[in-house]
Amino acid sequence: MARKQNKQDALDYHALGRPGKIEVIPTKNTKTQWDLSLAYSPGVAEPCKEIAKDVENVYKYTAKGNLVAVISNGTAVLGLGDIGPEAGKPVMEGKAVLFKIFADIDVFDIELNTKNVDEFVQVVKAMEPTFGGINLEDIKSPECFAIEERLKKELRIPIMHDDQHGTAIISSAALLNALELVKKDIDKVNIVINGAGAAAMACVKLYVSLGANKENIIMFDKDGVINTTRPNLSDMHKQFATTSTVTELAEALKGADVFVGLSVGNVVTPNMIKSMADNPIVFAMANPDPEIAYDLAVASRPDVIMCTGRSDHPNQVNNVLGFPYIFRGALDVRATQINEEMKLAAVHALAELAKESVPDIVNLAYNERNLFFGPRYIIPKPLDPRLLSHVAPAVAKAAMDSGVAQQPITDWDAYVEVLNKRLGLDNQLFRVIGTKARQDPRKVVFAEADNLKVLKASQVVREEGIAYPILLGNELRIRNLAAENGIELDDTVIIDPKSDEMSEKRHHFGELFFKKRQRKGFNQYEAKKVMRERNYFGCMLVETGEADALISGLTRNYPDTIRPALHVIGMEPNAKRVAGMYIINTKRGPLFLGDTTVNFNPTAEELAEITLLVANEVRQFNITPRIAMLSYSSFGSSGTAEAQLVAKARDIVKQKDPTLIVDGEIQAAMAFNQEILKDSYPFSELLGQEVNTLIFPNLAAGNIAYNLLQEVAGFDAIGPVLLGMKKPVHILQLGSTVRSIVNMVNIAVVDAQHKCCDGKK
Ligand SMILES: NC(=O)C1=CN([C@@H]2O[C@H](COP(=O)(O)OP(=O)(O)OC[C@H]3O[C@@H](n4cnc5c(N)ncnc54)[C@H](OP(=O)(O)O)[C@@H]3O)[C@@H](O)[C@H]2O)C=CC1
Ligand SMILES: CC(=O)C(=O)O
Ligand SMILES: [Mg+2]
Repeated sequence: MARKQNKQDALDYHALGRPGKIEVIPTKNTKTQWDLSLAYSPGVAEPCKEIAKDVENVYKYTAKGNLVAVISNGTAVLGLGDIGPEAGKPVMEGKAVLFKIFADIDVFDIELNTKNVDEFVQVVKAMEPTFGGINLEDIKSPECFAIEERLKKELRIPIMHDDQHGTAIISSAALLNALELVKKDIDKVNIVINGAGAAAMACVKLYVSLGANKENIIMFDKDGVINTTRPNLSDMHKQFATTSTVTELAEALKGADVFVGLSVGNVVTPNMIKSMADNPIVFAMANPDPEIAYDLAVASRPDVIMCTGRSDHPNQVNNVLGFPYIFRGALDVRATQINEEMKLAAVHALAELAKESVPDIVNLAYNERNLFFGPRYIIPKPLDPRLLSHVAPAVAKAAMDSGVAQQPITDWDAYVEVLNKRLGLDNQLFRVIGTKARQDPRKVVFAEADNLKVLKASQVVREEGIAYPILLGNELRIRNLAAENGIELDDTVIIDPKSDEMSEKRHHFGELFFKKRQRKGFNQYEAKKVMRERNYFGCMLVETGEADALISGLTRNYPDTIRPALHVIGMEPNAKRVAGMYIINTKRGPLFLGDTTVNFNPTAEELAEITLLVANEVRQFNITPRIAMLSYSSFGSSGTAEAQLVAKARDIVKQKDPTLIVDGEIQAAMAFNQEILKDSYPFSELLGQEVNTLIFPNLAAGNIAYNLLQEVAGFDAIGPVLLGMKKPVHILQLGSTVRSIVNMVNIAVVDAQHKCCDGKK
């Protein structure tokens, strides 16, 4: 298990190296005198003049549109209280980091040395020209209410007090989902709220607007219960003052359905949780220490749905799930405010996202095997990359529908693409393949369906409409595994090739197979016997057209999986060999690499065949292959036989397909460096071309390259895509992730769509 973090870890994290955790980085070239004259005087005067003519141009020529101020006076920093503006700065810098990494929004954190509402408002108002939005943070109540209200009236940019509305949005999404799980109605549940400050008041208001009944709510602050007999209540508190005679928190919690803590740590005891109604919902959201520790609450009530504001337990109900995406959506339509409609849109987008299958990358990030909607997962995880593309568009759309957007979005697909690019998730090729697969989903056999990753991938492809899975394996085992992991099998086909029901089919497949292989090493008995093996049986399903593609190999070595495929299905009529290709997702686009998995030391003729196979596959993705045939030598710079072999292979390729853009032998660096190419090898076909396909001289080089790109450079690698087979069979690498299996299914389906065009369909 990972070591627990301690105080020193936190201090070192902030102090070591450059103090703090943020810096400002230029976004334009600043290397030369030329650049500097543009960035600053004299060039900078031009955008100044344009903005002076029309102030809206500030969004065109400056960072304003993507710049948010996180502003605090340090009076309610987390649950630490009024610790002052400087002491609050690490939190504000932290928020800046979260804005950037989750939504690519730039932030200046601003800590103000004032507790005076007028002064605060005046200062922030004066800063409006700089920022596209204002996130107020950790300002204590009641001042925060007046500050936000006045700024909302007086500014024309979106403004949100995160502790109020961020918290209200996230906890409302969590509440809706928790209630759904325990099958209780929001208008009937008893809700006890500890804390009546910024966060608590915004939460209670939003819960009521979602249907909670004021009569069923009891609130407490430092001085006890907020009831109608209490003197000097503010108007806001009066609205939620209870008529009940309860005075103590412990009393109020007896039989309560929901506890919401937005106060301070450790004020709730296990006995209080024990006294709550069946399936109690507990949101202990005080930071850094919740009102009751996660483990204590769970130990006292096994039926509890327990949430905290912390990241080290399940169900983190924290406003980090909201502010980056709410501001992203608001900035992108240049909303003049963040209104109720936008907040509700965020609530529903978050609540819905929690019910979708969880991507592998999220399980990986949280060291979970299989997160799924249930008591331990009622709300998305903060590291879920889908948050941006789900919440921001919902908020932007609500801004448009409610009439506060100044710059409407018209192409939502393009917008989502831009959002994904912001996170460096530009997986365009796979989106294209995914869309293509979904247009005509095919039956895909999963030969290792009793493996959790395979089973999860089969669920994802079914849910996403990519394929109709056929699961091979022991039915009971598969069903048990699915049940243990919350995987719905619905009407998914499960076939156990070893079962008695399949004996007739085994016999039939065995006979067909024997006809194919009788003079190639299989006797009749063996041909029938191998049909008990899932890879043979699965391949026969594909061969006979009962299925369209097969995915296997996650748990067995490559040769053991490829052999049945070659025996049963075989190669394309014109292919002389099969080859393996990897696709690497880089920021410059996809890179296709071959051969990475099948042919060890090809001859020039064989290397040419591999190149043609890869080129053909790249074209299948509607991409023009621009091929570099790699070596340690460029255009004869080394006269070794190895280098010459590549040059000869290139000649053969050119003879067979003169239209292909292909050159070599060439060193990898040269293939990507247009300047050197222009100076030294201006004759090259690769001049002016962005190389997207790399052919390696042998398997060792190809295999090492993709592994390095994946592990050291951190690129997503998808493959190996098996080329040259008559029908789509794809063999996974040992240990592939669920996402990479899903990607392989996408490829298999698209492959099946192509291969069947002249045949079955
Ligand atoms: N998980 C999340 O996303 C978020 C969590 N929070 C947490 O919520 C808490 C409150 O934050 P915020 O609303 O901004 O701060 P405020 O200062 O505005 O409010 C604090 C509230 O807690 C009350 N309180 C303090 N001690 C007790 C106690 N022993 N029993 C009952 N009530 C008490 C205060 O009472 P009084 O009014 O009498 O002083 C006040 O009403 C913090 O711990 C913060 O970390 C906040 C925002 C987001
Ligand atoms: C999460 C947060 O904003 C707080 O605890 O104040
Ligand atoms: Mg806060």
